[in-house]
Amino acid sequence: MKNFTSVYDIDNLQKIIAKALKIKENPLGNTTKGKGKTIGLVFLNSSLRTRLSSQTAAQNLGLNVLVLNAAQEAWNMEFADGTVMKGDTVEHIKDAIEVLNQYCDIIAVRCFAGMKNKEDDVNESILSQFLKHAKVPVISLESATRHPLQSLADCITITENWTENRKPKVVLTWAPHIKPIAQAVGNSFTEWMQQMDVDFVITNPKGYDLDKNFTKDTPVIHNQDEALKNADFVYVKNWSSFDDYAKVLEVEDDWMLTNEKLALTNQAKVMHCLPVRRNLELSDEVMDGDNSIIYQQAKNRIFSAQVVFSEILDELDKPQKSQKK
Ligand SMILES: NCCC[C@H](NC(=O)CCC(=O)O)C(=O)O
Ligand SMILES: NC(=O)OP(=O)(O)O
Repeated sequence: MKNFTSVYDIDNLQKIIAKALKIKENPLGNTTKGKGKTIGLVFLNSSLRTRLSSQTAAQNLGLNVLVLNAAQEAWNMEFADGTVMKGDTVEHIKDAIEVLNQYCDIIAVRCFAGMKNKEDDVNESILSQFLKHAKVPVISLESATRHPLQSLADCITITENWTENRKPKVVLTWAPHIKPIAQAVGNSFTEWMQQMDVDFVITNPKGYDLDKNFTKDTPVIHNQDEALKNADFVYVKNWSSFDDYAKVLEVEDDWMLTNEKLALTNQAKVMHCLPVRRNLELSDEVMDGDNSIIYQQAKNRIFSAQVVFSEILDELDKPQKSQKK
């Protein structure tokens, strides 16, 4: 694995999930693997889980960890090419990445969608600069259109919670929110579910269909009750409109997941990537109820990160020209 920015960087998903579950049995089984190497975790946006699970995973492997909470701690970054930097921005992203190349053997970055310019977001205007200028492997900690470490943790969690000898029905359901939220988690979960041995459907109100480039042939049902019938897993997530980009549209029905709605399912396990707005996206009774596997899902973020870092370290150990300048 040279970089990790989507499911397409993985050769064999089932094998990666199995490896992650092995790591979970013994997270400190290889504490020297990353010895002498440095990972830089660069956050251009807020984080709790990704920040802490990535640091834990890296430390479990003996990696030296540098964390840069860029929005709070670094210079104000310029992202556009050719700008005459006479305004507020102090350092160009290109220069920042070139400097990170000098300190890091792996660069991991969080760069959310700006939610202002659809084209910039769809084209991953920030992640693409990292992929272009980094001379070391790049890992996405959530980009404009995807959240692959989250999705891998989701796959691990579904695998752990499924023992029946049939495909589970997995439903991704849209949930209400008060502000424009990116489609990254929904897109990414969709892409990974398409690679899993599950019956996968998406339900969202009209006007909230995700980008067709991600949903492809996955059924999209606009009636939530119908979609929830016989579900074994329900993944709750808000996103803003993709077609009417970054708009929060008016929705008539109540889409919040409650116990009443959960009763339509096959005793479904409930998932959410967190952070969650309680009693808006899902009710307290669901969040705190027996069907929630949300904290287990959050725990699995450590093992999704650790298996990915481990695969990247294997790649770095292969005989090759030094990756560092
Ligand atoms: N990293 C996990 C989710 C991050 C982000 N949530 C948020 O921005 C929530 C913000 C709020 O609730 O105000 C998202 O959904 O893409
Ligand atoms: N689920 C997730 O990525 O959480 P954070 O945004 O807190 O990292």
